[in-house]
Amino acid sequence: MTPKTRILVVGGGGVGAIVALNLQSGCQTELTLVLRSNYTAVQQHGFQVHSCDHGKLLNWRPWKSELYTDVCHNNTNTNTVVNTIPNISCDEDEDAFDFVVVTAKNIPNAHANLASQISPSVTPGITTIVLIQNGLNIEQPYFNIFPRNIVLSGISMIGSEEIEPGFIKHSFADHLTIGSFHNPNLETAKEFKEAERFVGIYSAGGKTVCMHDKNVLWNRWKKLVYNSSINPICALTGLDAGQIRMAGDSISLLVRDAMREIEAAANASGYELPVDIVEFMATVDPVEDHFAPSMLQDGNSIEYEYLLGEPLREGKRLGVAMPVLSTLYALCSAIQWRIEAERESIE
Ligand SMILES: NC(=O)C1=CN([C@@H]2O[C@H](COP(=O)(O)OP(=O)(O)OC[C@H]3O[C@@H](n4cnc5c(N)ncnc54)[C@H](OP(=O)(O)O)[C@@H]3O)[C@@H](O)[C@H]2O)C=CC1
Ligand SMILES: CC(C)(CO)C(=O)C(=O)O
Repeated sequence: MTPKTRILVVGGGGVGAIVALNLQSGCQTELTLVLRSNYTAVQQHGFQVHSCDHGKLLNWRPWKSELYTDVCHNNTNTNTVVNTIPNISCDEDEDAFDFVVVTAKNIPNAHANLASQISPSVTPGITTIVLIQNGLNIEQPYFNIFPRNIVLSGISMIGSEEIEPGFIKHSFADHLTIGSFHNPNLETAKEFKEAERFVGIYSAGGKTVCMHDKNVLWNRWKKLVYNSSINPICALTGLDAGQIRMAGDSISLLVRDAMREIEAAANASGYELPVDIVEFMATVDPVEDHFAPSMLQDGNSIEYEYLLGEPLREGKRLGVAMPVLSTLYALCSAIQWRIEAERESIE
């Protein structure tokens, strides 16, 4: 039998739980899932999942589930769930993880640096790191710490939310594009091959669409047209993406002005986006879906630095005027400050 690919998934919230489930459906992986705040709930009751791709699952325990064994011939469950990042300190290559997949939110203030947190699980030059996260320049801390490891980009369209610890509501079909963040120390061909390898593993269950993305930065800028505008505006107003469309002309104008600033910053960076991108993104969510973008779901801290701060800094550096995004950024920083102050006074 072909040995299974060893994959560590860090963070089992809205995205990570569905990533883990999807990897299990493909039968090719020995999965280790790192949980944090939902660890105890999942240990006790498993995950409850309502997923448009995988159906309704009650008490799904990744480490002992029989799920998909009918399609996984001769498959024995080798999955584990842990609450700390495993330490692969020995030099034995056979203990190395093939992939470490990061599906945690990118909140530098609250979580220090995710790149350094995963380092005990990363074998230099061997483990490929896959960042299934929104935002711009997310690869930079990984390039600094792991100069010889391939770092892949995962752009997810999924609409998945952890509505209470261990309860995952997944509303839109999982669509993932995987490509490489080019590391100048490594050969592009090797990076492409690794992206294709991950696409193959992720697609194996046939439950989802996963494709090789050969133009990672263009696709990231394109998605930022939504993530830098709708995400913070929903988080700041408490309105969902449908309500934002119904809340009057001034908010519709604000959304489009913010989107145009990102379009201009993308352009200045050399990434020309489709001509109708602003109107497309401003109307992509049907009003009646009342979709909550991921930043509206953020409770403990908001993920605004990489979704808004980095594209804003990039645009300004290139001389693009970004008054709307600067204002949204300032308001997000104030919210983050308030959240942290409240947390400190409680702790
Ligand atoms: N949700 C969505 O529909 C989409 C999300 N995205 C992006 O995907 C990424 C993940 O988002 P999402 O799944 O919604 O986030 P969630 O907050 O739902 O899940 C993240 C999980 O990661 C855990 N975590 C954070 N840091 C660590 C750590 N150091 N070790 C172990 N676990 C950790 C969190 O634990 P704890 O609860 O303790 O903080 C939480 O359970 C983000 O970058 C987001 O922008 C992209 C497209 C769609
Ligand atoms: C664009 C969207 C809604 C895709 O699921 C997203 O990225 C988010 O919720 O942050």
